[in-house]
Amino acid sequence: TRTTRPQRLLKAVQDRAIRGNPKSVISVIDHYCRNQEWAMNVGDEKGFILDSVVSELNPQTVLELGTYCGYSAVRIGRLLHSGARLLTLEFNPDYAAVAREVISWAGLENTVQLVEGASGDWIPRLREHFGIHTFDFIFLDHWKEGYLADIKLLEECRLLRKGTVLLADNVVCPGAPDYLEYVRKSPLYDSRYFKSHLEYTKAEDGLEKSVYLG
Ligand SMILES: O=C(NCCO)c1cc(-c2ccc(F)cc2)cc(O)c1O
Ligand SMILES: [Mg+2]
Repeated sequence: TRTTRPQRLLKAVQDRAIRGNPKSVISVIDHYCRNQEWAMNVGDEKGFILDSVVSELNPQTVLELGTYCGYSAVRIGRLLHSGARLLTLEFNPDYAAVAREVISWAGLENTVQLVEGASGDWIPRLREHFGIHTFDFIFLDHWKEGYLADIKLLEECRLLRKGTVLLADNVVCPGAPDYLEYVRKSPLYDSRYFKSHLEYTKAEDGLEKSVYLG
């Protein structure tokens, strides 16, 4: 039977990227998705904004919701200093299987931990299961309809602290209107929109950066 889009992306990484070199994994994926087959990675343009937020924050504990093929896990993981850790949650087992290989090819298996399952099931268990108190940085890139419920759950589970930064992908395309309204109206957050484009296209999209004020 036919291969899947994530499997074809993984093959491009294994054929063209240098093992243990996150920068080459990122550039191979971006070139492949721009020139051969589009895929829903955050991409190079929004990725540059993601890089600047992560670099400025220098977080020790990071949560990613929505791994897909592992592109943003590699982008974030490569910037983390020794001892820092990224926990990335992925619901789709086919995506998770590919992402594990991409993360390993980049040599980031000791920095990035992929956990398979639904964010709504895992978030209440993160403290007891992984010994996490609070997150410094959270990247939201999973189902757009789930963004709002998940940050409310993160609040309830007290996994945010004063200064925790949340960065949400796709707030324009496909869009997360209820999430945007909430973070922009709530006194608990200081929110700002970074206008950009949908990965590998000219369509508008952007990232919403929201600082939790506690
Ligand atoms: O659903 C998404 N992610 C969760 C599943 O992994 C997602 C979708 C799109 C997209 C798709 C189809 C289109 F026409 C436009 C945008 C883009 C993204 O960056 C995304 O993260
Ligand atoms: Mg996205």
